[in-house]
Amino acid sequence: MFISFEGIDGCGKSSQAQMLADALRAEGRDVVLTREPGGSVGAEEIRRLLVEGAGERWSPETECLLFTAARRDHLERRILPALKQGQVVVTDRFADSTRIYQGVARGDLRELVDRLHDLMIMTEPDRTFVIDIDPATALARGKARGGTEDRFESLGLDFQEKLATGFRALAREYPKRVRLIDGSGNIADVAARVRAAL
Ligand SMILES: Nc1ncnc2c1ncn2[C@@H]1O[C@H](COP(=O)(O)OP(=O)(O)O)[C@@H](O)[C@H]1O
Ligand SMILES: Cc1cn([C@H]2C[C@H](O)[C@@H](COP(=O)(O)OP(=O)(O)O)O2)c(=O)[nH]c1=O
Repeated sequence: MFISFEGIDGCGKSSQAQMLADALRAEGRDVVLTREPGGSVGAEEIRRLLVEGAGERWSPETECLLFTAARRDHLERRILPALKQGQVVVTDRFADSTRIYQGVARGDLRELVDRLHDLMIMTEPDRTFVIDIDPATALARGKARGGTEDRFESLGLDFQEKLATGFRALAREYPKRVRLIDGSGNIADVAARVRAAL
């Protein structure tokens, strides 16, 4: 089983990925918890190029290539071997992030994103949970967290609103795979919704 969490910055998906991995492990399942961009040695190196620095450091087209390169390495080195061994893979972000961040919010590049995906990734999760939350709340949570990985958050509230609309549309585009989860309430409330949906 391959499960991804998606949503805007600060929506709570890392917390939910961790909660689900803990719950599945407590039931005796062998779980690999991972994230993008990153999740393998090479992809973590590419991550630094992507999440640090000025908002306009890369063009949307170059971002597509870097995220796809990172994903390909993560897939080859970590995700596919784990699935082959029968492990459950839970990832904090996967290809839907590129569909929405680069394909919709950063530029009108969905067709390019789809072509790169079909060439290089060719894999979808079995289930995807989009944590749906008001962008102002999410941005405040992300800012409170601090750190230097704020390149996309630095693009502002309008950008986060475009993303939130994009992720809701994604749930309509892939009704079988993608479930929209209400991200309001505390971490345990949201985790219970994820569990019920799974
Ligand atoms: N349901 C929630 N209510 C309040 N705070 C939350 C909730 N979920 C996550 N947080 C906090 O908000 C911040 C961002 O959460 P995180 O899970 O890292 O989100 P993301 O991975 O989507 O950026 C963290 O400090 C986290 O502890
Ligand atoms: C995987 C991926 C992430 N991103 C962006 C989303 C995030 O702003 C940033 C880093 O992801 P992440 O570490 O999940 O950040 P956050 O916890 O703030 O949500 O990279 C893309 O733009 N495209 C992608 O394909």
